[in-house]
Amino acid sequence: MTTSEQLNSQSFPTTSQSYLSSLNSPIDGLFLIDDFISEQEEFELINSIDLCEWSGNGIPPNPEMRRRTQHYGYEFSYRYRKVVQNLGVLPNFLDFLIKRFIEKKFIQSTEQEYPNMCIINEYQAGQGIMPHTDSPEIFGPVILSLSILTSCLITFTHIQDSSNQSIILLKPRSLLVMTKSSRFDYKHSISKDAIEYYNGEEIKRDRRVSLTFRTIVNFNENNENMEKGGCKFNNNSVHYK
Ligand SMILES: O=C(O)CCC(=O)C(=O)O
Ligand SMILES: [Fe+2]
Repeated sequence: MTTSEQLNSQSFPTTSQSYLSSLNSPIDGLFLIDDFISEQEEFELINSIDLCEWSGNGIPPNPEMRRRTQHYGYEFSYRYRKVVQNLGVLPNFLDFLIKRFIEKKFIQSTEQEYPNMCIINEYQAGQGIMPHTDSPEIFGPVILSLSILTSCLITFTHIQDSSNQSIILLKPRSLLVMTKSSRFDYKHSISKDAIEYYNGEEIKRDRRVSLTFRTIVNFNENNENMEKGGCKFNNNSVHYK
């Protein structure tokens, strides 16, 4: 029996402990898969994304955001720090990614792990994200984030011990999977630095887009509504109210 057959034949409480446990990780529950998608898939993905409307930079529903975002499935308000609206099913152009997450056994097709939300973030040079932990009250135990276009560094800092830090290079087309300790016990952040250094190599920051998939586990439909951005993409499975 090969290693992967052995892993597949065992039963695990969460998928991330099976296939992914064979990958190296500096933090318990954190996995990085390079070349998760091909260059052609990356090209098609960014074209689909850029056909849709971006919010942020003065544009609702999160006008106060300095960087641009697109929200699918559910809309998250950064100001209120909660999910404010159910936007319906995810658009078709994201389907192949979720299919691959399941095929590769990075997630299970369960209510806790099946992604029902995707936030697309755009970072221009000089833009980053402050240290944070994705809310455990709102989002499920597995968070998957696909990077496209350019590289950046992401820093994981332990909530109780800031000297416990790991810096990880996110290359374009790589997938970061955050589970267990990495998802709950650490903050993650991306700096605004225009130039970063990794193992002596210079990383010149440029437009980067990330697609973060999460599972909303706690959403009250009676929350106050907010104006939302839509998608111009001609896609039958996008249901905007
Ligand atoms: O852009 C990324 O890779 C990380 C995004 C993120 O941490 C978030 O949206 O919570
Ligand atoms: Fe995050």
